[in-house]
Amino acid sequence: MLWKLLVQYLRPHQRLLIAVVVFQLAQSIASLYLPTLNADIIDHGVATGDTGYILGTGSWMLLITLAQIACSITAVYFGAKAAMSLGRDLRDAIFARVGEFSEQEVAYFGAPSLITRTTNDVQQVQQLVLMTCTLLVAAPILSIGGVVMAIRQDAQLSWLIAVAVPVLLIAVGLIVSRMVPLFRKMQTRIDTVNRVLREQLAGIRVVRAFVREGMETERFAAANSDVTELALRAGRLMALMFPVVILVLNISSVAVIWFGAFRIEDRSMQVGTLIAFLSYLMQILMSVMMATFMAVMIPRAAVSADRIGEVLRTESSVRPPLDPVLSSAGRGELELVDVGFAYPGAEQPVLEGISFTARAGQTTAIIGSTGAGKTTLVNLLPRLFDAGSGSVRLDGVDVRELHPDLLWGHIGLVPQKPYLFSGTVRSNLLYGKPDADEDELWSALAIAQARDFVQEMDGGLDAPVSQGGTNLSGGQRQRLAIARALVKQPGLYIFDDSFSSLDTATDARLRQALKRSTAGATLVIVAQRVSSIIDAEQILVLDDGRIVGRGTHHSLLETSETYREIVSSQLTAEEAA
Ligand SMILES: Nc1ncnc2c1ncn2[C@@H]1O[C@H](COP(=O)(O)OP(=O)(O)OP(=O)(O)O)[C@@H](O)[C@H]1O
Repeated sequence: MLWKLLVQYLRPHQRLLIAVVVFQLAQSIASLYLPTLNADIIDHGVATGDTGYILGTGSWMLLITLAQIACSITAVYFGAKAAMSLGRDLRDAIFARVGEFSEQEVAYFGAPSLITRTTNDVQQVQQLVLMTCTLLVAAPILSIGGVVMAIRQDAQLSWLIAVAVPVLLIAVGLIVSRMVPLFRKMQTRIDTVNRVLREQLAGIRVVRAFVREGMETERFAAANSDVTELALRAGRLMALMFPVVILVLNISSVAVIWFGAFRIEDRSMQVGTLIAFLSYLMQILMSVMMATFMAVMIPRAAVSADRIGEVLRTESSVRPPLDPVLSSAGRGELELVDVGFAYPGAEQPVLEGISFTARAGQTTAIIGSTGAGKTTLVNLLPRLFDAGSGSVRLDGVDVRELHPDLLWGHIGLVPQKPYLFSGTVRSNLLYGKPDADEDELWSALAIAQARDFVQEMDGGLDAPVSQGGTNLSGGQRQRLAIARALVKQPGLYIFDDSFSSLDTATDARLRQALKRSTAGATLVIVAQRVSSIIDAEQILVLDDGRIVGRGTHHSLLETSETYREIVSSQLTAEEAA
């Protein structure tokens, strides 16, 4: 997967990569040339006392060094640009794919893992590209070139290279092979830290209310120390690597000097040649070390690439149609025909044989005990899930055939847990209709019974809203979410238990205002409270995933036992009548 991912996402940046190779090649050639010039200075300049030669060759060396530095910097610059662009493109691709996911795929991966995959995993792949461009590209050029140049300097000593390189390879290879499994485990442990942290932040109030801080702290500490322990083990191996490499380098240097000294003594080698040979051997060994070191990064990046690839390959279970219907009658009439649905992995269906029509200009209410399947039912309408059997139709067209933008444009959803985005009251309201003017916003707030409290907020429409709307009360959040849907003026409104946090008087006022302002639209209201739906043109009583009663409040009081039970548990006989 790593290779496929790199080929696919680096292809647009291939010009940068070609530039990296060209500049790395140039800087490696310069690196390889410098020891030979150094040897010339020693053998022909210093040994003969030829100052002119020393100055001439020295200036030439200076020039080549400057060119080498310039090439190195340019290569790293282009390499960094390619790596960062790859990271950006991968994050974009994951984000776009996750945006298509239905709740099913998000639940499968889990939000913390999706975050780790978008951030840390992408960073691993990005880092591999960066290090490859900075170190690995030059390594084969330097090591092969180094061998050629060293043999050119003195073929007799070259057996030392044949010994030192395998020794270094085996030493570093042994250490690296122990690091790889540690890095493999690292990504899943980072996932766990993210999951625990996210859960604790989201549930902080519950944690406090149940005095579970101690237990949660321990849970986090355990996840945290798991990562730390792995990182320390990898760190210890890394710490071992450098002394081992230095040891091999130093022993090799001593061997070169030792055996070189004999050859200098019998005049078959010059001092400059010995120094050049030594420099080439160091270059070769450093390149081998870098290449082996990179071998640590490749498996880690491969694990990350698999995790990224898994997200990118996952098709949403809610697929957009290949040949979408691009226009609809626009009335917002909803029809469900024999709809069934089961959550993935569940044995029992949550919904079975659901058929009803929600007409434009009318309110269809869904009531039922907790867990009856009300939220599941309304989630099928905007295709948060797709019906397992039967068909959900909007204005006569199956929602699976409608263009998603057309479908979602028609629906104003107020979810059970209203979510507000960080920003301001205004930015949240404009979410549904970005070009709505101030009057439209205030009128939506007035209908949602939110005008008064927004006016009292510091900044009014521009008052800050924190992530998730946590600086507002549950009821305020619900009313802003209702206003957000109203600003959009869709054909079909879905209120999923949206009035539960409101007091009965506000609930009544809101429903009256809603009825006036949404005339012509289709309203689907899920409610726990009978008083919220008493005036609905059609009430569906849901029990255990089936419709067990339908009609108006008064007709249901006569025909549905389940409805009577719900009513009698909530209303006095007088209210019910
Ligand atoms: N994502 C899910 N995966 C598996 N099962 C689920 C999922 N969401 C809900 N369920 C199950 O489906 C059933 C119906 O849940 P649903 O949320 O639709 O009920 P509800 O009528 O809206 O309940 P409430 O009034 O408490 O909100 C429940 O038994 C629940 O356990």
